[in-house]
Amino acid sequence: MQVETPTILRKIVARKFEEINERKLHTSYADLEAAAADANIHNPSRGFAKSLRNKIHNGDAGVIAEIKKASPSKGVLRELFVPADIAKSYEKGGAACLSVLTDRDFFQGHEDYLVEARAACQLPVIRKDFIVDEYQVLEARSIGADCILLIAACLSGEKLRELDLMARDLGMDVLVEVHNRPELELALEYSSTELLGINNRDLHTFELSLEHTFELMGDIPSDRLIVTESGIHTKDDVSIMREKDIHAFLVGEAFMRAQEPGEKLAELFQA
Ligand SMILES: O=C(O)c1ccccc1NCC(=O)[C@H](O)[C@H](O)COP(=O)(O)O
Repeated sequence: MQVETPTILRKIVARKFEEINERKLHTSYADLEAAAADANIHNPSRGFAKSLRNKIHNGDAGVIAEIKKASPSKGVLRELFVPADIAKSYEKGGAACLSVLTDRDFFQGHEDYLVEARAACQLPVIRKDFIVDEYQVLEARSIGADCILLIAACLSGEKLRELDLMARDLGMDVLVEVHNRPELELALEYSSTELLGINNRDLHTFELSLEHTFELMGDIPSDRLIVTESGIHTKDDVSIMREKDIHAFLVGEAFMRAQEPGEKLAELFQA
């Protein structure tokens, strides 16, 4: 019998299933459904994809600026961590959207960070987590998320379809993330979401190369908006992408290590 090596991604996903079971003991599915419905009345979605498209339409890059305190590959990225201040700084620096890590065990994130960041600005926000169950989709809308991330490497085709449709029924956008060709094929077959992320980081090994975007982009239909994710650190990285017609970016570490994250965003993305 072949035993699968527990890579970081497998560990995170295994922990997610435990976490969901723990959470269900505190908040029922029915209560979350009510909270998500309430959020749709009092806190409707801000239009995540639309905000990216608007920036790009105006000739700017569409930047999804990430709020993450720590990561499994790099440890703590930022000691002074006030999500509301970071959100304001990103908005001032020209971000199209925010990405907030809500995973607690591996990224030192929290749902409250999403709530605080969103309340501090007008930008739409993606809940950045490892979503494997309908419960987490409801949770996302109930805390105000405008978009969710679905990582193809964590999901079967059927599950991807179910979660994608559910999120969009709830009024959220969906960013489906792939890293290689089999994942891209699965994403294109099971989701018609507009936003397709190519993660330059292998979530099993941490290997990082911008080449992943260039290798996969040619196989993505032109009605999808490609978001290049991870490993963008310099103006040259941005230029190389934009020269190849990639205009949407998800950036975390480079901003989190800067004293003023929004100023770093402006420095990297202003022509
Ligand atoms: O960042 C990690 O170490 C990591 C490890 C395992 C799973 C996911 C991980 N990160 C999620 C992301 O993909 C990034 O937070 C995001 O794309 C931004 O990347 P970066 O600009 O390199 O911080």
